[in-house]
Amino acid sequence: MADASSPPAPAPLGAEDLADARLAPWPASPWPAPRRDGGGGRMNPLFTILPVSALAIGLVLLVAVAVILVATRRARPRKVDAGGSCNGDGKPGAPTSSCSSHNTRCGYAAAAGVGCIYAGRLGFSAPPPPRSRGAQVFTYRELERATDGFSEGNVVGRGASGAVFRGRLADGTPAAIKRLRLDHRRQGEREFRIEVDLLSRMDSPYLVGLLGYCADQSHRLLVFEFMPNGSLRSHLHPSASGGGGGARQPLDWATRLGIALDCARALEFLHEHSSPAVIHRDFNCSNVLLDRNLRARVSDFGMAKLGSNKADGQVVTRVLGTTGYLAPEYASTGKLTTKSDVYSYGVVLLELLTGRVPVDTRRPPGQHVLVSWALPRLTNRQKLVQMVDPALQGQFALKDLVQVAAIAAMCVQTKAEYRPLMTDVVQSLIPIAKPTPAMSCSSTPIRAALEHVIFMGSSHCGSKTSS
Ligand SMILES: Nc1ncnc2c1ncn2[C@@H]1O[C@H](COP(=O)(O)OP(=O)(O)OP(=O)(O)O)[C@@H](O)[C@H]1O
Repeated sequence: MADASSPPAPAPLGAEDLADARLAPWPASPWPAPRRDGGGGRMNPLFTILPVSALAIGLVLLVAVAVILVATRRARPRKVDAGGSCNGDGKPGAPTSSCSSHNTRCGYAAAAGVGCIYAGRLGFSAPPPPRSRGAQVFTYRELERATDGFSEGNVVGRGASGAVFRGRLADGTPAAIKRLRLDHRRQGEREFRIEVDLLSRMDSPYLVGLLGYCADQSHRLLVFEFMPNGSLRSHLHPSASGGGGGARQPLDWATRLGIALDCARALEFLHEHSSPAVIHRDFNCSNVLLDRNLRARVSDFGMAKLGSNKADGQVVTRVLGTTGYLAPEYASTGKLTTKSDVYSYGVVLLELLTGRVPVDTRRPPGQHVLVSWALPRLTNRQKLVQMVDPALQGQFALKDLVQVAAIAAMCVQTKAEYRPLMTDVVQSLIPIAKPTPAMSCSSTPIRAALEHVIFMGSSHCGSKTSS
């Protein structure tokens, strides 16, 4: 029985009350109170819109999450695996030797040393040492695709260390892909390591940029910016270069001076704006490449050496390089300094002036070696004019010719210490190297604004400016 003093028990809600409770007006709702829809009345739009929008929002969110997941998987740069293994496709699997890198100065050791490319496994090992620039790691398959299976038709040149192919990367970037021959002397492997190590930490508009590399199992490939006008050699000495590139107009005086200045700036950068200094060691006209505006950039760092910290920066090393370009003291003793490059630069300057190759045994006696033939003429105005490439006659002012000849003469002096610094060469050439119309619309000025930025031995990372 119910206690009379206690409050009355609430009457049980009837079906109608429940219905009314559901139909209680929604406070602050902009919509009219929903009506029970039983007899064909208009449904409150909230009933329709809310569940539909919730469903739509949910779907959109799901799709967005899926897209983000896919995008981050794709965008995640393939990393050099510090301890993983991979097979030729860059998939985990095939055993390789350990890739742990002790080289904290650069990221090449793990990549180049044992050929492990991380592609697809989340790494739990220590992150690889930072690569200072955007040199990308490619799989062999990717480069195969970029070059139509390394087809003969895409060969743009062949050097001692392998063939160079024209290619187009997946994002459309044109590239020169150098497939190194790995011989028993492991010179190709050494060259690969040096190029990746040095070029991925240097950035200058006067060096051919390294876009990436591939160290997939036994394959070693280097991917460079494509230089559509090939090597300086193919322009100056087309017959000696196997005629590659077809018939070409001889380079004119202004273009040659521009090339001389670009090369001087490249070497200035290596010698005086890099720490420690980099000695190219094989500077010659095959390693000077020309862009579409005939601006020059220096390539081929496979033989480069870091200068020592001693006052004279001298290192003693095996004599490597190209005949006709070797500084006498380096050729005879193996003592290498930045002044060895200055000598080689002088030889290239003489080639630009005369159109002659450094060594030509088909010429009369006394004219075989360009330097010996040219030196006495460089300081004699009359002989000087006669020694100039006949293709240049009438294009230069005598005072400019005398100035260039004086620079060349200084560079090829027998005594290394009397040769100028590359900075001096740059300063001497600036007033006489006037930009041609082609040069003034070159791609280089943008890069030139970033000139002389170097990240050697620094953890500071810069991204590479594209050409
Ligand atoms: N980045 C590039 N863009 C366009 N062509 C290139 C590029 N790199 C090289 N080549 C072409 O390939 C040729 C061979 O280049 P490579 O660097 O292999 O050999 P090299 O310097 O001529 O000789 P070696 O390596 O024996 O000193 C060059 O002469 C040039 O014609």
